[in-house]
Amino acid sequence: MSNSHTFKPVRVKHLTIGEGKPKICVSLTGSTTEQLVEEAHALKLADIDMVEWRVDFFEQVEQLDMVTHTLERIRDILPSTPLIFTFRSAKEGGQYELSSSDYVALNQAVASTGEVDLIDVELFNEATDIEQLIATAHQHDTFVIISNHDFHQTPPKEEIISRLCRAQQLGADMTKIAVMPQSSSDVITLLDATNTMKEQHADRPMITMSMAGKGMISRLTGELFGSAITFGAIQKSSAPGQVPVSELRSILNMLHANL
Ligand SMILES: O=C1C[C@@](O)(C(=O)O)C[C@@H](O)[C@@H]1O
Repeated sequence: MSNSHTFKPVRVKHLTIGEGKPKICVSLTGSTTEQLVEEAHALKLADIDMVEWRVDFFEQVEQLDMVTHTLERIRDILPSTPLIFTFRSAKEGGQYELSSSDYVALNQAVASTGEVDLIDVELFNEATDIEQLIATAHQHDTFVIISNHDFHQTPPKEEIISRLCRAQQLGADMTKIAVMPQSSSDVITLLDATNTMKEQHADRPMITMSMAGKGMISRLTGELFGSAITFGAIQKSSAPGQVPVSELRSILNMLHANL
């Protein structure tokens, strides 16, 4: 693949992802419907662009009817906010583990409601499962982010690029990788891989981040290096190193004004 491919931003409701400033996303991490409803009300007032429901925090995640019911409640509160549905598996830094058949069933059920704008599907699943989820999502005008997370280390640049390219080949509408730095060079590795993706391979938006305090800078520089969404924190963060939303917007604006 080369950068001769036309880059296609993703239009989600009023947002164009992959163009201009990175979009600010905050995660809902409640464990009960009531907590999620409360969090959704709080997010309604926040200066953010998107919301992610991290359903692996939800204690009734194995009851599909409760998941779809809670989704409707969230949607009633946030009718026009672009919404990502994410089950983050424990092996990739999430709170819970599902069998692969339950993981597929959960995502199929939610994609079929047409109530979310994007679903997050982890790259390290069977290709056939991923393809099936993409087909269902697309039938319901839902986009798919194919993601990968390494909470222990930062793989070499070539490996980061190869995972992002694989996600594109599998048919993601957007790709994502989050890695853990052990040194400042690891942060540069993530940024360098992102920049090379942008210049040579990416034909659709990607989301990349180096986590924890050392990697925080990578959550601010997406417009320069090529990451389209930045996950910020309001009260509780959903991963280490997320920048408080109160400061995030002004930093992104400042960097944008000087590019
Ligand atoms: O994949 C990501 C990125 C993330 O892990 C982060 O580092 O900000 C936070 C998660 O909630 C989200 O699903």
